[in-house]
Amino acid sequence: MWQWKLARFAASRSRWFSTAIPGPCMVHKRGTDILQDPWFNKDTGFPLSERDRLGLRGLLPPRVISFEHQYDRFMNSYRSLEKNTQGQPDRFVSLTKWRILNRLHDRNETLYYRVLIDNIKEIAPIIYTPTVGLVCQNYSGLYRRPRGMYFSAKDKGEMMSMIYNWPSPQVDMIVLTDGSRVLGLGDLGVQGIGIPIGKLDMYVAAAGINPRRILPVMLDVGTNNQSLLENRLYLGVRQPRLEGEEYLSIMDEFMEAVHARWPKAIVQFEDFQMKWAFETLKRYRNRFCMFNDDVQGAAGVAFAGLLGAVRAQGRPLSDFVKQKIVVVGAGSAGLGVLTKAVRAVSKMSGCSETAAKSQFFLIDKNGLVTTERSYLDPAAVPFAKNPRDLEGLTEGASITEVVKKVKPHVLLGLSGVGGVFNEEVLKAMRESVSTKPAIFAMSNPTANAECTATEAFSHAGENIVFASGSPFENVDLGNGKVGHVNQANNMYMFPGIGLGTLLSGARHITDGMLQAAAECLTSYMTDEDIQEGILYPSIDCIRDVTAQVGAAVVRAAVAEEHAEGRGDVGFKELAHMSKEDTVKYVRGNMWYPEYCPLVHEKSANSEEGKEMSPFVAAVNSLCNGI
Ligand SMILES: NC(=O)c1ccc[n+]([C@@H]2O[C@H](COP(=O)([O-])OP(=O)(O)OC[C@H]3O[C@@H](n4cnc5c(N)ncnc54)[C@H](O)[C@@H]3O)[C@@H](O)[C@H]2O)c1
Ligand SMILES: O=C(O)C[C@H](O)C(=O)O
Ligand SMILES: [Mg+2]
Repeated sequence: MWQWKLARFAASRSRWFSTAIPGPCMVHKRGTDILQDPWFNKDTGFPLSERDRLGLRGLLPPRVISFEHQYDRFMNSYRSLEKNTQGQPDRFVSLTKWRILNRLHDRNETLYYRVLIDNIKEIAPIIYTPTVGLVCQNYSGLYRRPRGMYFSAKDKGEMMSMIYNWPSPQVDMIVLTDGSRVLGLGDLGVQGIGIPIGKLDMYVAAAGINPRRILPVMLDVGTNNQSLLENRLYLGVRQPRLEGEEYLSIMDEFMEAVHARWPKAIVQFEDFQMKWAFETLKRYRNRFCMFNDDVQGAAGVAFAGLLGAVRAQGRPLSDFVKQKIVVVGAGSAGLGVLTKAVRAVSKMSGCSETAAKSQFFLIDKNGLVTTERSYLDPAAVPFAKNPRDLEGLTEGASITEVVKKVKPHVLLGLSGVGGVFNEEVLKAMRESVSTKPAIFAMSNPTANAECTATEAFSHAGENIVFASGSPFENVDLGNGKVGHVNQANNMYMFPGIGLGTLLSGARHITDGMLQAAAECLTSYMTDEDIQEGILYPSIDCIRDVTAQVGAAVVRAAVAEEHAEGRGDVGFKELAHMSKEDTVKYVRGNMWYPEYCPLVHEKSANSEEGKEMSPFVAAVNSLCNGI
């Protein structure tokens, strides 16, 4: 029985439903309303039958252009834009590309997502990090059309009704920000909406989440960014950020409103300043289906990289317990990574978490974190070193001092500060006890990376393994040798976490599900790749990575008995699936952009003379509307 269901779902790679409930592909709009709806619009691609039935005749040039032809046409203009902007500053070129993509997104979602999926390596840096950072910094000026929802401090008491203003009846995936820590760019207030939009584009591209079922959300509780408050164009609420109970009551109201309308929607918290990242995670994780990408997604991707760094040295994974790791940045991401790594060491070696911490060193803006600090954020306290155990290092020691003394296997940056891995620090990594020292400059966007790829290979040596949060080109080391650049970005985690959770039907995202996602990413790489310094897959494979990660999450949810299933595929069916079947099931539920008929099959006969009156067609469409 379940095999049959699996086959049916695998076959349902339909345009309309991926995470999908089969249904009629109909539209309840007509004429210009269709052309102005990016979800239904096919531009010149509407076949004559649809032009007839949907009141489009005369509203479009007469020739029908195929989807492939439209795609080529767009890519040609994208390429000529590239040619025409040659030699211009990078920032200008990237924003120009973002604009042309954004216009396509506003006009024709099907074509937009096909362009994105088929050119993911080239286009991700425009719609995601690093360009998305630039877009957020300039959002008020760039703004043309709304996308997503905005809930502001002024909407208190209204959110339960506001949530019903969203036109799509079903939402599966929400990415939420308050714009308080956008990448490494600080507080950008309402302009942070660019981040949920970019993350959800990755959900569609990588996880095949149906774009009709995504919702980017900005919770605008004010901003403490003075220059934004003084900017005439600023589109957000002009007030300092709400704090304390006021902040939490807005957040509670939003979460309850979402849950009331879409009880199984997953909410990904993104780019919150640390105090709210941790507080909201604690507050909601057992009440709602949510996770924090900067804490938990970053932890997963870094964990996979740390294990990759062990393998790169030709050592067994069990050697992870002996690795000395310096983490620079004691924020939501750095502490998330440390928490996960310490837990893993404790589990692998059977020692207590306190003992497992001995090999980790934490540095923040005031230097090495020790118990001698007069004030320490409670979240960092567990990782503070006792100066007695430091053999010469003292409270506040610099990164160079720590690296020189510890000679770590791994130097990992999540500080948000560009260039903190300076020449001196990188040269100190030459003394690492590892045969393949690992340098992870994970901060975003590019200018905030702790070092560039070229700096890392030229100062720390050619035998390092290198990863960065934003993309860099591979480095030419001369004599045909290449310094491989990995992208250690949570994009390898969150799409699979979201899709797997959705298909499992779990009501919460557990540590076990997150651990399964991270382990899956770790095992994705072959020993040959790792030997060449390739710790993460190419972004070109992100859909496949996501299918595997998603399946691992489903299986973990089943193993923990949290899975409830989705649609026809319940817990029992999921539990009977082999690993391969689960991957197939996940893959089969990924949406893929293709034009879908907008009128009933019967109406296709219109070209053969069996035309239904436009009125009947409209009534039919209305009755069957999604
Ligand atoms: N690659 C990824 O997948 C990924 C995931 C999450 C976050 N990030 C990036 O990590 C960075 C930090 O994010 P966060 O949420 O932890 O931010 P955060 O603001 O919570 O933490 C930043 C931390 O860096 C420390 N710091 C600041 N200046 C420093 C300096 N000069 N030297 C050492 N430490 C310094 C601060 O004291 C703080 O502990 C951002 O740039 C973000 O884009 C990357
Ligand atoms: O957005 C990214 O590219 C990764 C991460 O979530 C970040 O905040 O930097
Ligand atoms: Mg983030």
